[in-house]
Amino acid sequence: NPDMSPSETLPDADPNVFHKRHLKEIRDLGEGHFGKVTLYQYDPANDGTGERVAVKALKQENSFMPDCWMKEIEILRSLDHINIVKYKGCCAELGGQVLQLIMEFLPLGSLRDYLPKRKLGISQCLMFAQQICQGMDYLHSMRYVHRDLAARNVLVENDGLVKIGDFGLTKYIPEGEIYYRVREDGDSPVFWYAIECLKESKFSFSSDIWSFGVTLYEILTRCDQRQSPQNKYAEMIDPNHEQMNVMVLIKLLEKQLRLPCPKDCPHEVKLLMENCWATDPKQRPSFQSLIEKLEAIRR
Ligand SMILES: C=Cc1cc(F)c(CN2CC[C@](CC#N)(n3cc(C(N)=O)c(NC(=O)OC)n3)[C@H](F)C2)cc1O
Repeated sequence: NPDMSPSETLPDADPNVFHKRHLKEIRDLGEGHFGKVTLYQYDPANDGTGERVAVKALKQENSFMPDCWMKEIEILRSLDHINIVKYKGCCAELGGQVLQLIMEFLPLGSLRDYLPKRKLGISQCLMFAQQICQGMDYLHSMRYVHRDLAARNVLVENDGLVKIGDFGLTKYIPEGEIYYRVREDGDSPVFWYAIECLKESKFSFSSDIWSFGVTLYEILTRCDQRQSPQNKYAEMIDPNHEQMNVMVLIKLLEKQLRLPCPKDCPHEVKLLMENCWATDPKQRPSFQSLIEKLEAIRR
């Protein structure tokens, strides 16, 4: 039948092979520009005892771009780190036209779902921040730039463990290269973008550091949406005579304005965060140095 994928012939024993017919849809988890993430139960015994998995699928009309879609599957399959969501397999449909990426399901969801409900202390927030740096340091060691690091893309396993959960915009930086240049599409996460990304679409390991600074800001505000980066930047401009847009954001950043330090934020964390937002990418710290600094502050 048409949705017999090439892997259909492999024995069920292969844990990386998921058969479409055993995936039972539960509910949507998220929506992105090119597709969505859905919660399924994978139930080959058909008795309701199967495990739950998160499945990322491209929207039909976007399935014309299988190469960068395959890229995301290859990227996640190549990663193995405690602070990165686990790849479980992929499921082909219609003879490989539509590919679905199957990942472990973390029911507590992202930091944006979790932090507002669980008033965590500063020490635990800094432990989560350090774990994000550990996952990102590993990602950079594999020469990948994430390009969409934000609290919404960090998942909570439990009170002691977070994982980077989505790699939808991740790109490989070839040896010897520094930047990855892309033309941007409509809904880019501009309030997490470094100034050189806004001005020249130049993405690098250093632009991920800027996004980490914004993610740390979100964690310190416990992802309170009233203090979201977008709302905070909007408060810095005069609402009477200008509407927030990329050009206004660039001007604001060129005037050295930055997101404010949340109230219970220790002074050395404020310095660390502002260091991530240095105008010159070369002035920004590496994730390795951020891990060491956060270790010292948490002690
Ligand atoms: C096609 C592109 C595309 C589509 C999208 F929907 C998104 C946005 N999506 C990312 C994955 C997401 C957040 C993260 N990290 N998430 C993963 C899990 C999990 N593995 O358990 C989970 N769990 C959960 O919510 O439990 C209550 N949420 C959430 F779906 C948002 C990004 C995209 O690039």
